[in-house]
Amino acid sequence: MESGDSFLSCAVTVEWTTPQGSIIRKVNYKTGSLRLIRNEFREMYMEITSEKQNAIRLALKGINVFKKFMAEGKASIKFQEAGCTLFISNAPPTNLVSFLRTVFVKMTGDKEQGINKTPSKQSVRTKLLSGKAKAFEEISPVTVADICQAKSKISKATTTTPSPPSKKRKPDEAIKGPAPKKLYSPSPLSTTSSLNEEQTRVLEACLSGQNIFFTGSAGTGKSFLLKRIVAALPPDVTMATASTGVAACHIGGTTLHAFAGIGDGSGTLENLCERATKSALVAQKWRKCKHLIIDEISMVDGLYFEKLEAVARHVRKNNKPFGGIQLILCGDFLQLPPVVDKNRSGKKFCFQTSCWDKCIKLCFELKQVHRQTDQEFISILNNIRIGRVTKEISERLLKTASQKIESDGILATRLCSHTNDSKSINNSKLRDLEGEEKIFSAQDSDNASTLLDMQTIAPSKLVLKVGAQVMLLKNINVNAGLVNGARGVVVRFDEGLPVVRFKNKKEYTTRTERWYVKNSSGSLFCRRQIPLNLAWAFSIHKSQGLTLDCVEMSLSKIFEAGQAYVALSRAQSLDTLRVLDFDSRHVWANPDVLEFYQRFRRRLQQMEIVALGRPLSDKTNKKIKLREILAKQLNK
Ligand SMILES: Nc1ncnc2c1ncn2[C@@H]1O[C@H](COP(=O)(O)OP(=O)(O)OP(=O)(O)O)[C@@H](O)[C@H]1O
Ligand SMILES: [Mg+2]
Repeated sequence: MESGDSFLSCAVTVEWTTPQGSIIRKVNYKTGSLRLIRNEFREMYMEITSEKQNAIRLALKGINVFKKFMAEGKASIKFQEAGCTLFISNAPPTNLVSFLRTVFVKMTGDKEQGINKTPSKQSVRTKLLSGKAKAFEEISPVTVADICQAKSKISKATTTTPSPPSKKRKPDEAIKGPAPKKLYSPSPLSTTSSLNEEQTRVLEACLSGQNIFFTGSAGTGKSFLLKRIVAALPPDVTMATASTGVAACHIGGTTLHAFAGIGDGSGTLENLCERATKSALVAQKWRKCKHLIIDEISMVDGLYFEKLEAVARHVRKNNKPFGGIQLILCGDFLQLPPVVDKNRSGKKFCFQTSCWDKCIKLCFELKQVHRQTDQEFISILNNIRIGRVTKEISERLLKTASQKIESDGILATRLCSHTNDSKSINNSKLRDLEGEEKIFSAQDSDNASTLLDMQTIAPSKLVLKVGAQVMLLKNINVNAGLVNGARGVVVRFDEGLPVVRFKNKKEYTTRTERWYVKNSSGSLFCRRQIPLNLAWAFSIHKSQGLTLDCVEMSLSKIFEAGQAYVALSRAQSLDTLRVLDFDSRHVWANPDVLEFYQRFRRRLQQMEIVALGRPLSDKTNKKIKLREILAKQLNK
């Protein structure tokens, strides 16, 4: 799959209609590509091609672009002059955004063509007499000069001919006039600029089609990167999943169990294969899937993973690992492990299965921590992660027990090792508050409440009072600090809606937000709810993957390897953390995982030495390095 700013791989349907809207002709390109080209007179065209069908060229004049569903890889372009509409689907969202941006910038800035301009009679005559040979060439990449030119045209257009308020432009009508500045704004999909070097390297490797596992300590941006990877792949054939509902919600995907359609994986492999093939919906999903993404892989049961691999081969009738699906796995095995029966022996983790080495061809480790900036805290966390607690670390964490981290009536969130403890703390604290209760019930798509309960972080029923400690469940305004995990307190109700004052002193009147979830057959369901949850307490299990503002914890009831590390690493700094009873006995790492990471590191080092003879941090040779590593891996 190849895509650039003036080239897009996607599915395309072109429909020609009468002015009344009846369809005259329709052409489908299941795996087509769009290319922006110019003819010998420098007029722009969009060319639609596929291996099997003839190319269609449409002049880029007077077009309307509908781009509301760009994030899902869909858009449509109406060519008024040609009387047809082009429906784009299954386009990698990032590429779709840059492709439409190129169309916009080139059309807006074009000296000769401009937007909505039809060629004058004079120019048609000149063309006929010009004697130039018919020729098409690819459009040049967008340059800074192009963008400046387009911007100046927009500002001229908006200052000289302000549109009357009555004729308000619909938000979707993009390229008709001078309004769609949105394409310039840094959309989370439109740029990879905020990925750092190591993250970019992983993204590039994912786009090369290899099976990849990338890891890194808490807060190194694994989930952040995963969202970018999802956006860079064609949506119809990409399944974004995670081992838990909260983690799946974080990357806008579904749980691995919901995708796989083999229940909890119990039963014989034969039964599971039969189950997956018998259900047409499940089988179709497996066959359609080309890229399977799994976040929080550390919590996927190894046995279940092994069964999935075999089911994939069986359903897809393909003997390659995972039936030829590209695997992109991510997580930190030193965080929470899978929940499995205590008496079961062996293959608890995915890396302990025989199919792990068979499937995973490339590994990466992200090193730069983004969640915390304080080097002392980062170093403490790195030690805790591997179960190492020095006297200094103990003393430093014990010192946090007495510090005041509350401010402006916002209390610290207590992280509990057991879910029931967190529930009862929240209920009793709410009961203790005086004042009227307000109940917010979620509005769910029909018959989807159970699924939505499992897969969204928004509660089905939220009870609030003035003074309730709350946590924001969605990124509302990243620049204003209104992000997922931000802590606040309900200060009043305004027309029935809770007004929350956050830790950064910003007040925000919440409104109903939407959470979307796909079921096992790919249908979309929606929960509408206020983006808040009670936050006096939270379970460590549910906090995995989150960044929290102001947290306290008692670690005495810790029962899992990595649990203390997950709890501690949610905090952003030592100043916003209170550990009530730190004891080094509560901190330990699973020895199998430690051994896995030792092997993993050795393998990474070998890859570096074999491929380059020097470490990977040299910026200039980034791409060459990747190619060399890929070549080595492929030749293995
Ligand atoms: N390249 C980046 N630039 C700026 N911020 C980043 C970058 N990568 C990640 N972040 C931010 O760092 C924080 C932690 O990122 P993220 O949750 O993706 O980490 P993670 O590795 O998935 O952690 P965990 O293991 O706890 O799930 C988030 O607030 C995220 O927005
Ligand atoms: Mg994460």
